[in-house]
Amino acid sequence: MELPHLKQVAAVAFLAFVVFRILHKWWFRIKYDWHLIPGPQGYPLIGNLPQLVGWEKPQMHLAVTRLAKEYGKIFKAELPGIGRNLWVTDPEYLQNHITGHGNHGLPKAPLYKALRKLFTPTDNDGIFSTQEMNVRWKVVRKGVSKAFSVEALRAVFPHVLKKADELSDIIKATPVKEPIDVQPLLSRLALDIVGLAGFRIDFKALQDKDCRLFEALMFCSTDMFISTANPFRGMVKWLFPTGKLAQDCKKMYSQLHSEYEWILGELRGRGEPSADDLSLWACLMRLKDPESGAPLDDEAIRPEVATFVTGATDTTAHQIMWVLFIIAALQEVQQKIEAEMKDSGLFQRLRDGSVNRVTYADIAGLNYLLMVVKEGMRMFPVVPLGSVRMTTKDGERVYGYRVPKGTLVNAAFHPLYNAPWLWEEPERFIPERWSNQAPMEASDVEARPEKKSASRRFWAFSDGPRDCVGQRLALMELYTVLAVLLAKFEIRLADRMCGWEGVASRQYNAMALSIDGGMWLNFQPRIDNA
Ligand code: HEM
Repeated sequence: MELPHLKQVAAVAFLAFVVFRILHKWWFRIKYDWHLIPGPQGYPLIGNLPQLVGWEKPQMHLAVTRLAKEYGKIFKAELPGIGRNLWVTDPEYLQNHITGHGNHGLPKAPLYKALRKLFTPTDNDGIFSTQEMNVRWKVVRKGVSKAFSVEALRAVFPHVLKKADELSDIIKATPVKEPIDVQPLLSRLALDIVGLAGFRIDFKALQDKDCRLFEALMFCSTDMFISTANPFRGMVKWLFPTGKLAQDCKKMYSQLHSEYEWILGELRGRGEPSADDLSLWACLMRLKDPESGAPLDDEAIRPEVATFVTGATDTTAHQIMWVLFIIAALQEVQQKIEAEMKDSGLFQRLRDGSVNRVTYADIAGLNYLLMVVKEGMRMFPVVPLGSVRMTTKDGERVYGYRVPKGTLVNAAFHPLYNAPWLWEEPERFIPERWSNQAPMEASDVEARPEKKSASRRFWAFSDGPRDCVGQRLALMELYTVLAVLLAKFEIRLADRMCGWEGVASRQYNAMALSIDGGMWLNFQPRIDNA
């Protein structure tokens, strides 16, 4: 029998492919409204990668904000390896249908699962990576929430103050004229604070330059973020298992997991926590398996411990860094905070290092500082790409459009904070825009860091039942560290940062919004007796 000519076979296959593509497109158009959703034109194979991911440094949040301004409250984009994405910049819709309460919200996207490797060598989920709000997640969330109650946080405040003082001492020991890169320093501080406040363990990352937990955490978080955004990194590791990248990763992940194992051993070694202990470690140790009623075993607790250490470190550190940058760059803002602290008598007490004489209620009573922090978090949210959820039903409607199952729906905070339909002059730093929302009573900020309302505007900690469970601790750190530093130093942006514009142009996406080349500040110790 004569074999058909190769060219004929190729032509038929090509024709079949073209017909299949046309039929598929036609079927897709009938079944879904994808073609009706506004968004930039994609390219074959690479989708919308060029419009969303910069070539020099990843500034995807800025690109998403630009596109939201161009296309409005919903737009679509496709990313290779990640899939179909929608970005919605309508807070009320997001609250009611995407991140929302009760049964209105959507589950987290599968990309959260990738983070598990940061927490544990096994495939066990922790509170952050669990996609669905299952029974286990509910038990953990309810159990640990007690560790962030007003009462529990009062007990951890002295630890936060102590570490802020330790940071001041390190800064004081640096020659005055030398600028300091606060980016790594604040990460060390935040790691120490979660260690002491959450687990009563001093990791000593501020003092010990060779802190193994810090080293491994920084390496692995960076690797994890790049690997999630860039599938080629994983391929390189897989193809060249003896190469430097694969070997470094192997070493650092195992170092990280062994550090978590050590922490768990320390916690277990303490035996049963007392009934009135509200610290995070005590709350974790008390958790029970919802099915058996037995205490959670090591496999289940390890990712939870690791999640809190990871989740509390770079986020809080970088948020302090961005607000500190603003305060250093805008001297009039710094002077106003100083005046507010002098009026309240806090200025002098914080400078004395008189830990016992300052309460969190005193610091939380600094209304102007609170507004500066909120406005700083609006302009530089450290999780600028926000929360990513996923549709679970085929043909589910998002913002009125029918979309395929598995479509990712992004509640990105940077566009929410810069949408012209939500803010007047969003590009300007105006702390007073929060004056209506800023709580007036110190007890109020302690109890409710943010008042919730239907048109809630503060998105830095996300929204709904999966919002940040540690937000009260994070705010306590922000207010306290800033107040202590401002009481002790006059802070200026180092010349090498090239002003506000220079800094803004060097922001980039990492686990938390970072700055390329470091954040260099000058600290001048205050010597007056104000
Ligand atoms: C300024 C600092 C912080 C920021 C901006 C921040 C932001 C966030 C955001 C946006 C989420 C939701 C993520 C999503 O939906 O994808 C989240 C969740 C979470 N955060 Fe934070 N966070 C901060 C500090 C902390 C601290 C200090 C802790 C713990 C001590 C913490 C623990 C968690 C945990 C466990 C979750 C998962 C909650 C759940 O899914 O039920 N975070 N955080």
